[in-house]
Amino acid sequence: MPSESFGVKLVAKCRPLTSDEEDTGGNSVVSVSGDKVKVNCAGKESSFSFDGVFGPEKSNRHVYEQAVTPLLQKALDGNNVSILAFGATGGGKSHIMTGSEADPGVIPLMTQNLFRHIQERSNKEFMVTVSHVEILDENMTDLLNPHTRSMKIRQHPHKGIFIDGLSELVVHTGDDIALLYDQGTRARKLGSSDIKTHAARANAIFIVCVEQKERQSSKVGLRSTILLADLAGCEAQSSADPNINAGARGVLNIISALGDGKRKGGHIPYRDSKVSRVLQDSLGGNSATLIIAALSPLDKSYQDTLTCLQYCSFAKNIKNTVQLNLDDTQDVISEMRQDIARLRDKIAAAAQPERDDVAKMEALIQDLEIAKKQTWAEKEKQSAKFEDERKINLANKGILEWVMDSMKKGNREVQEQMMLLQKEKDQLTDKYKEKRKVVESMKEELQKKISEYAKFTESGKKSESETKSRVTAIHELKERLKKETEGLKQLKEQLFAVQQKQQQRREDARAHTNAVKGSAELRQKVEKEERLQMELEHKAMVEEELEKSRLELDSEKTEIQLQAAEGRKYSTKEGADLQIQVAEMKADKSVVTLKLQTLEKEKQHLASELEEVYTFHKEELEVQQLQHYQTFRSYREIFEEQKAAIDQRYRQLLEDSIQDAVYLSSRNNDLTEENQHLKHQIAQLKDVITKLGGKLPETMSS
Ligand SMILES: Nc1ncnc2c1ncn2[C@@H]1O[C@H](COP(=O)(O)OP(=O)(O)OP(=O)(O)O)[C@@H](O)[C@H]1O
Repeated sequence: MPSESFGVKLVAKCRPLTSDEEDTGGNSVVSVSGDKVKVNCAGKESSFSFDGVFGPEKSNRHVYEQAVTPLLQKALDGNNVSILAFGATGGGKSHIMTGSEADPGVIPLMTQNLFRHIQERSNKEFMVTVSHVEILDENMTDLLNPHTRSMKIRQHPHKGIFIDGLSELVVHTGDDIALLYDQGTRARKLGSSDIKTHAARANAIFIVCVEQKERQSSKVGLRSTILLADLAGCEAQSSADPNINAGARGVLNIISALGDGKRKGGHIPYRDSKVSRVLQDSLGGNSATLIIAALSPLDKSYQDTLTCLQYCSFAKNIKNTVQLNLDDTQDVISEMRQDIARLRDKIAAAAQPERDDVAKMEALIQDLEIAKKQTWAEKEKQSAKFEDERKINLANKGILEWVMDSMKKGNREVQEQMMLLQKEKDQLTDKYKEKRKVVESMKEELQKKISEYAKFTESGKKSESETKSRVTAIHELKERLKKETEGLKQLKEQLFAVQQKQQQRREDARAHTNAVKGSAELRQKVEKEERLQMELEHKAMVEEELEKSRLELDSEKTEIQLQAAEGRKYSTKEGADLQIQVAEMKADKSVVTLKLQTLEKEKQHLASELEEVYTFHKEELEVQQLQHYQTFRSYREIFEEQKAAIDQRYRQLLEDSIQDAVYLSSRNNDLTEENQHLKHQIAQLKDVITKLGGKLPETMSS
């Protein structure tokens, strides 16, 4: 197979200072010029050269066009390609690989362009699959299909290094990939309880396999693997915990084992960590590799930046051997079959089979099984199976974990706003209570003054000045009461506005939890709490309205009594009483209206809850149906397997009995022939004896 030596390419991208870093007085100590990165700190300058350097003003697209496009071409030509984002925590690795909507990263740009090129090659057929794995503290997570099966890193004669058990999904467009990548990236974020340390220690590896063949041609096709990695922070190796940073340390160890002149020719410790094993082809193996060093310019990160640059200077010396990967699945399968048959014969013939041969045969059978899955039809079949499984895993496991996680963390922003609103409400409530006390005592005083005035007018000892002063005092008090009541009303309105805001926030929080409700149990709990909360709020609202009406009624009554006492409006006591009754009924009406409104709201809430429960159960039913379908399918598969085994056994028995029959019949012929032969010999013997004049014994004469 044609192969060429390929020196690992290294480019550096220095990100700008973030606004937070600028606000806290951070300074830039990294500069780029020509093909050099210079780090200048405390009067000491260090310089490192690269195959390309990109300053803070350069976009991801610029880096992509300058450094990555040649590799996409290599992948389309049938070579393995790796792009590794390398650097200290916060250097901008995720930004360069994933990017943002405004500045898409290498992964979205490369995968979209891959399909553009595929469309241009109408004379060829392509099969593209993707996988996404996260390796964190030596644990691997299938990001596209979060299952719990164990996964193993293996080396295959056809596939090279691969992760056995990792889902591979067939994609047909750039948008298909974008959707899966986005979902995998989200699954990463949701799976982490502490995003910061998670990002620093986790390695995310996105793998795109491209296979191609000419249409209507029997020519062997081409195959390539594009490995895109956002590696863990390279400074993380300083931690004392041997497990925590095994990944980061593993990668640094292979870089220095391969590229540090002093360690040349030594053992390459690929097997020391899962990440280094997965990157075995990328660093020192069959892959055209580009390392993008993501650098933070911040003075505080100076030491980490230097560590990263030091390892880059080792990585520059790494030489890979890139081969053209022919898609010779059928040849590989028939070769393996022949090897297996040879070994089987050898083992069968040996009195004491060698253990090595047995192990070799077992490994070959396993490899054959994997190779058989590499046909396009089989890949489509497997992908459909993963797709089914994925739906269930995301619905059941992934979302439930996400729910638990976000329930624990809560919607922090909404919660903080709720707390502030509660504080505001408490302050307003205190003010309101105080003002109410003032209003109450003024009201009592007014009542007292009015009844004193009534007694005074009834006593008949009316003096004009006294009457005037009493009426003036009552009026003044009334005015003050009016003012205070007005103040109370304003407070009430403010309280109402706060309550409305709280209600809005609660709705926001509800929308948030609605999105995360995943399990029936959890859902019921959340809804019960919401219902109780709503009932409590409504009860409080009705009580407040009752109190408000009572207050308004009291002051209206006072007003009516005053007008009646002054004889200004009501000529009779009955008239005033009637008016009071009307006011009381109005107050009752407003309370009843509010009660009705709250009941209406509760009704609407219950109706929407019912609707949600219905939808939820419908979806659950669909998932269950899917599960049942899968169970049925797996039972059918088992049944078919058993049937095939029985058929095989039957055929074997039949074959054995036919062989036995053939053997027996041939043995029969042999015996008959032998018999004839013996008879013939006896006859000859008889003749000889007779000729010699002998007499045959009685038994032989017949
Ligand atoms: N080119 C850029 N332009 C603007 N901001 C950037 C750029 N690159 C990185 N940043 C910002 O710098 C910060 C760190 O970047 P990022 O999260 O990509 O670093 P990282 O190396 O992936 O960190 P970690 O190891 O924690 O995952 C982020 O706030 C990111 O938005």
